[in-house]
Amino acid sequence: MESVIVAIDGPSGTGKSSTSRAVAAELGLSYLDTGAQYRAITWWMLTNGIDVDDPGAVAAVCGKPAIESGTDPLAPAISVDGADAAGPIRTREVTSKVSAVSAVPEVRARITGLQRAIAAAAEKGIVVEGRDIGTTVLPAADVKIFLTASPEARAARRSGELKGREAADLASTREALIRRDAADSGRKTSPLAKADDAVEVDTTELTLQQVIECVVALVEEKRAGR
Ligand SMILES: Nc1ncnc2c1ncn2[C@@H]1O[C@H](COP(=O)(O)OP(=O)(O)O)[C@@H](O)[C@H]1O
Ligand SMILES: Nc1ccn([C@@H]2O[C@H](COP(=O)(O)OP(=O)(O)O)[C@@H](O)[C@H]2O)c(=O)n1
Repeated sequence: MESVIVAIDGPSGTGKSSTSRAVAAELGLSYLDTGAQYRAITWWMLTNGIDVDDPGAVAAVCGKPAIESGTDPLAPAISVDGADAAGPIRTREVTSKVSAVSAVPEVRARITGLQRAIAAAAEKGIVVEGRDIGTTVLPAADVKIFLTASPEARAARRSGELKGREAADLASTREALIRRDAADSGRKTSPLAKADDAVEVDTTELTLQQVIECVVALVEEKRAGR
């Protein structure tokens, strides 16, 4: 079977990661979490004392860290300079700083290059999730999905995850999420946006299983049609 490239974009908490992993696993495709790459470079900046609010300082060193992403949907992995970064990239500190780092054009150019190389190497195809995959990273993707959900649903999903790890109430999670969406949508270089040819799926009232089925059906439809 020919290889297929699936781009899944959307704001935080819409279900990109859960959907992408399940779809890739079901269809035997590779999987790439591009948000994890931006989180990883942000974590490296923070641990190396770089002022992440200074775009010039970030741009000057963004070629330094070696960022490696695993592509097995059943065992997502990310490392920085050979060290496992899966845990540290999910802290609230990284989450609050990642939009500033990901807005720097030199950072985007570097990470976009890594993403295209990973997608090109995926023999059977790949599901790539992020913010600008359908618009910028892989504009020729076979299937493009843009996931949305109400801010309330997204905040409830996110704060449900954080409980027990880092106490976060619903209101502060919602605020942080809306602030990050605004920064990601408002930046100059490849902002969070729906590609003109992407299928928009509002997941507010859907179960995760329904979203997975919807995306699998779109991929199978595309495969059958060519
Ligand atoms: N349709 C859905 N209904 C309810 N919960 C969902 C749905 N999709 C995802 N979730 C849950 O919401 C949380 C965030 O999902 P995730 O896939 O990480 O979103 P994203 O990658 O877009 O930030 C996870 O705990 C996930 O299990
Ligand atoms: N393709 C992408 C993916 C993520 N990002 C940035 O990385 C951040 C973290 O992405 P993520 O997918 O891990 O975020 P969540 O949706 O999991 O909260 C986003 O807020 C963006 O600033 C981006 O700029 N472009």
